[in-house]
Amino acid sequence: MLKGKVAVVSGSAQGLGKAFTHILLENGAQVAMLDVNEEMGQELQVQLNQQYGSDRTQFYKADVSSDQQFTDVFQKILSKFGCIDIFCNNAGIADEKNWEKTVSINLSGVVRGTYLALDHMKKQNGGNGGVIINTASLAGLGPLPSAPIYTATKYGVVGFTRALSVASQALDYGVRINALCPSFVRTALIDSFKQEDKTGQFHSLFSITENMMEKFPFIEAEKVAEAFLLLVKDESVNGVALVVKNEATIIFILVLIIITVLRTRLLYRSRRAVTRTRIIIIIIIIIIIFFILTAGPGLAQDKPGTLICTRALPLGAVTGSRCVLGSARAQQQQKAAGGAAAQREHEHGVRGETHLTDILHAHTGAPGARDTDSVIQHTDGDGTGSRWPSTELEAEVTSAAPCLPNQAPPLLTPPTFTVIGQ
Ligand SMILES: NC(=O)C1=CN([C@@H]2O[C@H](COP(=O)(O)OP(=O)(O)OC[C@H]3O[C@@H](n4cnc5c(N)ncnc54)[C@H](O)[C@@H]3O)[C@@H](O)[C@H]2O)C=CC1
Ligand SMILES: CCCCCC(=O)/C=C/C=C\C=C\C=C\[C@@H](O)[C@@H](O)CCCC(=O)O
Repeated sequence: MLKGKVAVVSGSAQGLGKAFTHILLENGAQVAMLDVNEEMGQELQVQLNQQYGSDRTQFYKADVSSDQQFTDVFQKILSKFGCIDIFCNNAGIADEKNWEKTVSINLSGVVRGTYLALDHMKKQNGGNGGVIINTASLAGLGPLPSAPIYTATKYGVVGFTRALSVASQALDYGVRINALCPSFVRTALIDSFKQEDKTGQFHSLFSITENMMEKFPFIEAEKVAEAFLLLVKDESVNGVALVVKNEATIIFILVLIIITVLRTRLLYRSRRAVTRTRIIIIIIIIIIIFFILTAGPGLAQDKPGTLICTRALPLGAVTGSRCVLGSARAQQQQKAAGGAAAQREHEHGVRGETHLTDILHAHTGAPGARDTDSVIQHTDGDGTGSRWPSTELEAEVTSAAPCLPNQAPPLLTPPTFTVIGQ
């Protein structure tokens, strides 16, 4: 539960920001919504008041690319709510023609919001600590050829977030900073990007982006919001670029099985009657067998330090599962998975790639770490390892009263990072 917590979400009038706002409210937080679209923002405010009560949300019109507006609205939020514990820089656009605007919103706006939040949250300024989550994109980890500027802004958000997370840790700010990297989600941003006045000189390459939409089928905003909540709640996670994506493989295999079986039915029709019911039963058995083979709660280790979750999701989902990065539960299961690496991870709190729901995988970044699925082992300055404290996802994250200090992880002395398990 996030009861007593105050969250700020930019770009929350629709799309992913709206989904983040809902999941925060469902988990007990109060939410200050920022958006440049006043009409949509006010409309949403009315809906949320009816759904969650009038004291839970407040909409503020603000343009994140304007230093004056962002600073002013930040002060208004502090005046009303008293403090800020969770800050999500989510506002973003995709406009390759007006590329300066894209940079000023997607990158400068994120930097501005992050620094405003950090200045308020850090312990050195009397803050309570907390968590900052920046919405990047899968395009921040791999290019979208038809959108080089958008790609650049998202790479910038990932790099900025990772660098600042280490700085925050090293300077003992008490603030976690993570990036969220979703692939395609059906929102207004995607719809707008099909127009030539947005794709600009690379409009002819939009077919490449469409091909990528085949490779990374659309995900629901609610799925991304679940990953967002992981980053909010798991106090052992800092400096992560959490990927949320579907991959067509599993669904494709299932469709292939069904088509093959149905074709087989046609083949046998002339030799012997196979009832439709029997065919359907065969298909259902195949699907059940598939999920049993990939099911099984918990973690398995694919290579030293790398955690792969094996629990399958309900039918129609994609492999992967819901494991919590760095959680005590994950570490116990990981330890149970045996192996020196597990022991080492248990001792040192090494965080690795963990496949989460809908194939989320975390690129844990650290100075010098290549952007691969790797495992970061952190050790204290004196070379001894110590575990990043972790919190069960379901556990109470904070005290009930508003604006009380976050249970910030006991921050380590400036860690040194070594990358293992490339
Ligand atoms: N839709 C997708 O496939 C993906 C989106 N993202 C990112 O997710 C974030 C949210 O995007 P969506 O929800 O898809 O888009 P959306 O267009 O549905 O929502 C974006 C919201 O941000 C607001 N906004 C735009 N410029 C603003 C500004 N200057 N100041 C304040 N608010 C502003 C808009 O009014 C809108 O309400 C963006 O950063 C986007 O780059 C990342 C990966 C995938
Ligand atoms: C310009 C339109 C933006 C639409 C919103 C958005 O951000 C969508 C991004 C979706 C997917 C990006 C995919 C990039 C794919 C490749 O570059 C691939 O190599 C990246 C693989 C990275 C990984 O860790 O899997």
